[in-house]
Amino acid sequence: MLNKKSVDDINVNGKKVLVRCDFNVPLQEGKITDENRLVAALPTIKKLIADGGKVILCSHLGKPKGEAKPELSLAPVAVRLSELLGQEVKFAADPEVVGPNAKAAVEAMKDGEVILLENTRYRAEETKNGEAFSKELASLCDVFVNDAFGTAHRAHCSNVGVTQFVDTAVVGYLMQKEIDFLGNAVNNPERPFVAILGGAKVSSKISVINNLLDKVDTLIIGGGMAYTFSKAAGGNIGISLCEDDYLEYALEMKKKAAEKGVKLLLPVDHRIGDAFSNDCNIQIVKSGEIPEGWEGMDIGPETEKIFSEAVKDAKTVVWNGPMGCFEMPNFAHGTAAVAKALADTDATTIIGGGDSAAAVNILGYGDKMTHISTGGGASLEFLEGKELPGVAAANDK
Ligand SMILES: Nc1ncnc2c1ncn2[C@@H]1O[C@H](COP(=O)(O)OP(=O)(O)O)[C@@H](O)[C@H]1O
Ligand SMILES: O=C(OP(=O)(O)O)[C@H](O)COP(=O)(O)O
Repeated sequence: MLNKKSVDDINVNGKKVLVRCDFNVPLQEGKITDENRLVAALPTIKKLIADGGKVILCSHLGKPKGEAKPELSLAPVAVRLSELLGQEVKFAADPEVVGPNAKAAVEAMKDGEVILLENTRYRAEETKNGEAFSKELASLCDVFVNDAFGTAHRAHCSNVGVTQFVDTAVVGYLMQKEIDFLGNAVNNPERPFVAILGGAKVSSKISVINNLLDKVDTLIIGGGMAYTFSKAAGGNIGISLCEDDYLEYALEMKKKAAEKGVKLLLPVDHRIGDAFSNDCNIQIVKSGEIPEGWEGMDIGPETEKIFSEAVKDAKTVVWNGPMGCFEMPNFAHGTAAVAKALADTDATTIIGGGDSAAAVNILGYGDKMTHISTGGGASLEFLEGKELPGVAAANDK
């Protein structure tokens, strides 16, 4: 259980509450293309409204790097949030974020009203966790709530710096839910506990592999990461992704798994292509037998069976990273098979954010998973066993 004060431990009636959310949503021509992060923020916002707080929302969007870039304004988020909430969310348009417009808008608020500040990254100090902007944000409110799990691995003004200048800094429901699911899964899992890792690079997931080997019963490695393991074992991998600097590391991880009695499952076959494109020529070959000029793009059908079988009797499954180049339909089979296997188990299934969450949703299995995290980088750092600065900064219980 997260040992931090939450919105349930405070009384915000008549108070100004600054709520840090992660509204960093994908936008295409001003339209929000995935609103999961907005929907996930609603429970905390509704609770604060119901308690009679003056609710001041803030977030970053993209990387404007200290410039007030109009295409990265949070204005479209205010519009969609109003619809989702069934109540107006006023947008405090202000290039300084906490400038005269925002201050006036906050002063005019009545209890139960909601406003959204402009993109916090319009200010260059935000990502440097600077004191001046942290103080400006704190000056707007009586109480600070951090509900931005997706940003919890960053130490910025609006989620960490601000907490130094307010008396009360608590976490919201989304933050609590994310940490409870991920924390329980990793530290107190119902067994068998299976972790599935995929994606492109071993180097980006070294600490995750190492940390999970101390905790899981089975570790499954697919995706582009698998070829470094295959080459390390003497296999031919053609022009598949490989990180030659990590061959030794791959062997060490195999050794660690054996010493710990952890079942480490790697692909036994692959779907390979003669070009990095959906329409290339495709073959299915055994692992370690990829011809020159060909590239491993997905796990093969035999591997799909083995991986699916391995999660069948699991009681907890954590999944981070696709099994292949799932963006190309011809190489989405492995990711789809694993998603289906997870959907079919009665295990607690937790999907790390980013690509895996997108894949599960695109493939239509979203509502079959126990928990899909709103954080990519944040969930990965949590799985690595790191302390998240955004969580650490909140008041202890
Ligand atoms: N066999 C593969 N070859 C090349 N890219 C792959 C392969 N398998 C998965 N990927 C790619 O990995 C990307 C996801 O990587 P991600 O989960 O962000 O992890 P990482 O941090 O390891 O790069 C996806 O875009 C997917 O297409
Ligand atoms: O979308 C985010 O990260 P994610 O893509 O790793 O989930 C967060 O909003 C953090 O954004 P940042 O990586 O620009 O600091």
